[in-house]
Amino acid sequence: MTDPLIPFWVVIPAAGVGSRMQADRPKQYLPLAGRTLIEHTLDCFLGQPGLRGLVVCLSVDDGWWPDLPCASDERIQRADGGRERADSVLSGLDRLVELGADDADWVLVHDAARPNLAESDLHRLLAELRDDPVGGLLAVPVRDTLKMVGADGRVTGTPDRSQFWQAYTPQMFRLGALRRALGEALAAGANITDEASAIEWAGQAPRLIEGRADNIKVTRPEDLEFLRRR
Ligand SMILES: Nc1ccn([C@@H]2O[C@H](COP(=O)(O)OP(=O)(O)OP(=O)(O)O)[C@@H](O)[C@H]2O)c(=O)n1
Ligand SMILES: C[C@](O)(CO)[C@H](O)COP(=O)(O)O
Repeated sequence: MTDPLIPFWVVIPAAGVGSRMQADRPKQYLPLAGRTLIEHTLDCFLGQPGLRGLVVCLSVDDGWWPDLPCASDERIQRADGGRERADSVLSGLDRLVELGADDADWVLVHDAARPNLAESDLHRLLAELRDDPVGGLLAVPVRDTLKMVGADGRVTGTPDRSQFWQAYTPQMFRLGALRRALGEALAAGANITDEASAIEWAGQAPRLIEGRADNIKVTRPEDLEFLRRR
């Protein structure tokens, strides 16, 4: 059990359309064990004693959120999502400032599409990074052989997989540093696909905290089938 007094804020990017899922609704609203994916994801954080506040970033066109019971949960604040995930996250960080969060506060950013975060992973991330000068993220060492691919769909190389980890979420950084790095990286047109890449763009080296490989991001239909079979 980690020290429950590590205070932190949470931003949940949930403004995507889930195009790779090819479903009849944004994937965060697909059912899993009787509730939506986003409800499972929010539950990973709402009961945590260190939680100072949580912002969910929703599409301005989102017609699904109001029908959920958690839409009336006073612990959950909203922010408008943006064109890309990074834009949604930046909007969520701006909302945290409006809610009174300070630059030195820890912020955890976690994909709405990752409903299977284990509490043990969350507690390990908080405990390992609480005094870190940069912050970091949950990640998993690559376990399969990797192949580089050419335009013709054929192998062009086999890199040394011992140098690769898969980035997961939550990703944990100080609010001020992340907000500045993200804003500057996006303004410079950098390709930012996670919070750590913005921090790296700013010249810092986030720490990798090994987590469970089943903290999967529901991206394609088989990902949800995997979770439903558990
Ligand atoms: N403009 C966007 C795009 C994505 N996300 C969120 O970021 C998380 C990870 O993104 P991804 O898995 O790519 O979700 P989608 O963009 O919805 O999926 P796709 O790329 O298949 O459309 C998801 O919880 C998604 O809702 C977001 O908040 N704002
Ligand atoms: C943030 C992330 O989940 C880390 O692996 C990933 O980069 C999100 O990528 P997506 O294409 O927006 O799903």
